[in-house]
Amino acid sequence: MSQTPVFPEGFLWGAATAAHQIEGSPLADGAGPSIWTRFAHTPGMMLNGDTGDVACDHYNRWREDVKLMRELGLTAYRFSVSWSRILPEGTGRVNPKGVDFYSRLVDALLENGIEPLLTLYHWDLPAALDDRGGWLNRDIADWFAEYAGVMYRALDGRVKKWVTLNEPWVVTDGGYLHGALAPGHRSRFEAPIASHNLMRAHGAAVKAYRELGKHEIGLVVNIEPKYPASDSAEDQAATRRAHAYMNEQYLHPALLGHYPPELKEIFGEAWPDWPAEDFELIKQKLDFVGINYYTRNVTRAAESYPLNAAMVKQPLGTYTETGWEVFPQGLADLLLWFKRTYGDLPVYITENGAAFFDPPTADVDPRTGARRVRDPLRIDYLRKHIGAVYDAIQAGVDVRGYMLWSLLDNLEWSLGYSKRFGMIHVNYATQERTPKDSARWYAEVIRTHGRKL
Ligand SMILES: OC[C@@H]1[C@@H](O)[C@H](O)[C@@H](O)c2[nH]c(CCc3ccccc3)c[n+]21
Repeated sequence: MSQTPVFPEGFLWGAATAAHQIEGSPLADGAGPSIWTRFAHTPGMMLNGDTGDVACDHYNRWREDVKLMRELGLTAYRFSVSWSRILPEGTGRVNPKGVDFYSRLVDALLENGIEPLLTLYHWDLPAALDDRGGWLNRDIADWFAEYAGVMYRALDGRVKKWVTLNEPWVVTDGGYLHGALAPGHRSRFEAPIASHNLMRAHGAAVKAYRELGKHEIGLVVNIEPKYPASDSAEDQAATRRAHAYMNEQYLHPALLGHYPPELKEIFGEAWPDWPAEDFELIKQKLDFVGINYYTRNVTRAAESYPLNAAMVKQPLGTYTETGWEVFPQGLADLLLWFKRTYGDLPVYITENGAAFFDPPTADVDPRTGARRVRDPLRIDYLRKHIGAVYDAIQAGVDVRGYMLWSLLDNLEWSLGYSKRFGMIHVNYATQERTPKDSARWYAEVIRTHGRKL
């Protein structure tokens, strides 16, 4: 970073969460089960048998959590809505108590000067729709647009920044190709179909927004810069495949109206010839794109399924608890790639953060009783990545905000509660919240608008 950073006027400083990871009470007040309620209660799927039944009990403690956001000075908060709280069967009957929960949360955010950024789908598909084929059924584009319409009518105006999907790549790669995430399928043939229907659903929801909404809507993707391990032709080709598979597979159809050619090469006979009209639905004008950045990937050719590529661990790299290399330069490189490839569309960093070891309980000062959680590695990670965002802005990328992952320690999907990403510590035995040192540091960054990085 060349000078004391000052971020653009109106830059949003926030934090991000997702419904199933923090709320708990998955079946309260008429909510229907999601595929994650089912997956978590399927023996062997979750580390330590952890489930989202309680999580951070945010469904009951949301007032306290909004108060904590205000105390930190957040100007935005990214959260997701649980589809099966709103439509217990996925379509048809609306559950008013489900809508009320999010309506009250949004009002509390607005009362505290915090802009809501609402994600319609963060992986928790209603189980009733999975029973009807879920993301493998082309009808899901209509089911998702119906659900989106219920939320637009209920909240548009109070919510002015909408996100259709969180990370279609993870939904497909984790849920349909490798099976590590709900609904736990392992099929080279299902993955492209799920991917394509996710993008059709995205398009249908954006189209519905243009008829019902008056503000902004976008897509959130997880992307990682891929660097070749050597300049050998094999490593370069493997890197090209890995880049297309993660970074272009969703942004290309959404923004350019076609898939990168490498996908046919990767999936071969499992890659269908899609109908041209599907791309007219998928390629809807977006107001912004959300980028979730965590790490980079040094890539070499390898025998692997389906990419024939593998990640190369860096000997001098620092790694987080989830095994991801700390590489802030990758965020700046990625933002410049985005601008070069897709133009000047506004971008939000909708997730960035790290899991480092934090203790299950906070330290308590014997004299004052004050609780504290020291997390210097997380502060170092955040400082460097927010610095990379500043550098990209200076280089001309239109970044409008930064949402730290995550507000709270929470359910890290099939890794359960073993990984702590929060800037606020959660004692899961007592549900006690303790802002970590990184939260206090971030509050200063926000107060000084980025000067005190
Ligand atoms: O893993 C930390 C967070 C999750 O808790 C969020 O729900 C999810 O949006 C999210 N995406 C990523 C990057 C993509 C990824 C997800 C899961 C596993 C590996 C990579 C990291 N995270």
